[in-house]
Amino acid sequence: MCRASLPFSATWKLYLERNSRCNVFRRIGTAGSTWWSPQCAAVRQGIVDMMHRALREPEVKSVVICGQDGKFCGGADIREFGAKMSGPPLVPMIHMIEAAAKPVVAAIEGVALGGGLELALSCHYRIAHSKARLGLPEVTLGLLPGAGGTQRLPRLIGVPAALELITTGRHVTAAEALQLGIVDEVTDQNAVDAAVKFAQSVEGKSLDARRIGTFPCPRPPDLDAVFEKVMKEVRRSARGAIAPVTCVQAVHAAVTLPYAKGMERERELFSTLFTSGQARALQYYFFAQRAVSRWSTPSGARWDTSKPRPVRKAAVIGLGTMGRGISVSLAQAGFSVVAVETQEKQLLEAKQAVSGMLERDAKRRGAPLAHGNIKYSCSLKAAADVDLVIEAVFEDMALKKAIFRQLSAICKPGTFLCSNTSALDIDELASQTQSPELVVGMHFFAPAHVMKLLEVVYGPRSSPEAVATAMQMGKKIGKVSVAVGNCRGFVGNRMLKPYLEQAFFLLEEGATPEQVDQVLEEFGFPMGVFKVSDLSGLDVGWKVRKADGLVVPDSTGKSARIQGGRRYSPLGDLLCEQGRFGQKTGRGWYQYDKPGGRVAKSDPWLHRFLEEYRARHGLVARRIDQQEVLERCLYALINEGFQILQDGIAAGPEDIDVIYVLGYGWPRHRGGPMFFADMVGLDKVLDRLERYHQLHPDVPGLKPCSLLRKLAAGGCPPIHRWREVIQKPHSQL
Ligand SMILES: CCCCCCCC(=O)CC(=O)SCCNC(=O)CCNC(=O)[C@H](O)C(C)(C)COP(=O)(O)OP(=O)(O)OC[C@H]1O[C@@H](n2cnc3c(N)ncnc32)[C@H](O)[C@@H]1OP(=O)(O)O
Ligand SMILES: NC(=O)C1=CN([C@@H]2O[C@H](COP(=O)(O)OP(=O)(O)OC[C@H]3O[C@@H](n4cnc5c(N)ncnc54)[C@H](O)[C@@H]3O)[C@@H](O)[C@H]2O)C=CC1
Repeated sequence: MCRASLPFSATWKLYLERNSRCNVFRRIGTAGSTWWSPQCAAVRQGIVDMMHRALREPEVKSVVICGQDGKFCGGADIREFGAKMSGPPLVPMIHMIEAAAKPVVAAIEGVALGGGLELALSCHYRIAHSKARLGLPEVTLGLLPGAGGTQRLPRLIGVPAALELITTGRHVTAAEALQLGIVDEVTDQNAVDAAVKFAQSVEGKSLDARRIGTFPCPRPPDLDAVFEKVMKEVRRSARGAIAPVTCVQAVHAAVTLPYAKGMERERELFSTLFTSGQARALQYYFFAQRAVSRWSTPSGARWDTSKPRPVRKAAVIGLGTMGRGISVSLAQAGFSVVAVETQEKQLLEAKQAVSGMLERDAKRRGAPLAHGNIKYSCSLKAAADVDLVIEAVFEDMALKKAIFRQLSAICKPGTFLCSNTSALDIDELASQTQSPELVVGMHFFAPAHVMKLLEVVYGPRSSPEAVATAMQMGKKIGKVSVAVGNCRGFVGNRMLKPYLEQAFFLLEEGATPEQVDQVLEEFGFPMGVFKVSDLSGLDVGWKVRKADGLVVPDSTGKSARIQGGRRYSPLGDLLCEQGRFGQKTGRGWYQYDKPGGRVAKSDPWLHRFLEEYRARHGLVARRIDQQEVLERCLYALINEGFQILQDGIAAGPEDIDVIYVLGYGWPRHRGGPMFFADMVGLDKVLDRLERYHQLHPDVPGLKPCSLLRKLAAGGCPPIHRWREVIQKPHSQL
């Protein structure tokens, strides 16, 4: 028996067990975490050497490959993808294992992902620990499984199941892997011991039926129809991402070509993806999503020096759209929740809605109900003994201030007071309390129990402990938390403003909502800006604009198109005056079959309205091309992103990108707005903004931000170097 231990992370080691009956391991190599890095070359070399020795030495009858520290293998080191590969290549190594004349068993503990699972698939048997997770997540990195995964998995588990796993990158549990036929046995005991026992039990048996590469690939009778259907579905959900589509092509090759030819095709397709901008974007995003947990603030507070306080019991004040979802998230994560509404009627409605959401979710996940954790009340006093409060009442500063004053008097000392406000000043809320250092924003996104993003907003007086506690709370409820500074709209909604503004201006100049939405959807957004506005309700922005004093008719009775020297479009206000609030009223930028209808249809009324509007204001409609639509909407948003970086509201471009991908539907395969700007070229973005600003001097949002100028003047450094250029503003805290 020979045993090779595979590394997962940090430093790992290769061991050779000379004799299965003695527990003495001899170290034969030390390596980095995965295949690609120079150290990983040593790992591959170690596996190759070990296999040669195992095959050569007559006393070795079987081989078990396992990981170190309870992890089989997480696949390639993504950071090393750009590096030149050295050492034995992966594919021949995998072929050599599969061709071995002695049984090779993979002992899968922890994870077998990507190249790790491909290695396991080359083994003759796979034994998994019950807690292990397996998958081919390459598609999420803009790649396809390039070491035979697209050729072996369909041969092992059939085409439909393989297509589903490869095109989504979904991880499966050991139990599901067993059901699918990916693993041969699952154990609750030590998987390596189980694999050793298993290996001994199959020593000497024929391996002819165990080499997946030799299996015929099952061919669905209606092959063309199956692939046509899958391709259509994958193209629709990929929204322009090329990797899922390419994965389908690779699996198609497994079905239609002999194994060796299929492997060649897989390699060709892999190479196309490997050098694509989308792969770069997705790999950047992989690290960005992890980087945001290492937060810092301009005052010097940091994730590694700020200690969160434990939270066991939390209160949610206001059980409308957001409060209900937040309560569900908290209850599901095991927090005791106190849920507060104004009156019995609202409380009862909310209770029913929350129970329904919890039941549906528990059913979907096959998890137990989390009902018992929520106590409902009509009195703020019920929050007296909680550790943290999340306020989610109407977006009304006076109301929120009154609630924060009351909470400050009611809650036990040290209770963190958080607001789910979308845009209001956290500091103003903090100023109502006796302990402003305990106040932070916790800005969830609708539906709050589904959306993964949480903006944690630190005010000038928020303590590092309060930020750390909110960040940790977000993590516990399964969110990706991003710490951001306090300003109107924080990061996400602040950047949305110039984007929406450009969309309105484009309508004034001759575009239609359908045209603008189509361009944005082709870019990869799930919905264009006008469809999203109809979905969220046009009245929401109208209320805000009214509160800001923007909705005022000018002296001629026409709605003002210049406000405070800046161009302003009253189009949204005019629609609201007509009672067109979007989906909820069945009319908005589009028409719907009924109030609450979901399918947007072009509305001739709206087109006439736009024509009349232009005529009234002496505007002549012109033909606007796709490029202009895209550039004006996106570059205005990106420009605001640079301003946010310059103001120190976001610590780095990764924070903005994660917020936009997780909260606003920015296509992940385009990395996020700031990564997109880097891909396009900062000098080009600057040039286009300058041009648009010249044409529209009364639109400050198009005036290039000085940070963008500075980066462009500095030779457009790559995105990972921007932080060096961003001058930290004087501490806002
Ligand atoms: C023609 C030749 C063709 C040859 C083709 C072969 C090429 C291949 O071989 C293809 C591949 O494998 S692609 C890689 C596939 N593997 C993955 O995508 C796994 C990604 N990682 C995960 O899912 C989770 O980290 C995981 C589930 C593993 C662990 O989750 P946790 O929540 O426990 O930990 P994280 O916080 O996510 O990660 C801990 C630290 O490790 C870093 N990291 C994770 N996976 C990495 C990876 N694969 N490469 C590089 N770094 C990686 C992660 O960034 C984090 O670092 P810090 O943020 O610095 O702590
Ligand atoms: N709806 C959305 O998409 C998002 C909203 N937000 C923010 O979340 C907050 C809540 O928004 P929604 O849930 O949409 O509003 P909503 O109107 O659906 O719900 C607000 C709830 O607060 C209750 N309420 C009012 N005064 C109260 C009081 N004194 N005590 C207890 N409950 C009280 C109301 O009865 C109502 O049920 C707002 O600040 C909003 O800006 C944040 C992110 C997204």
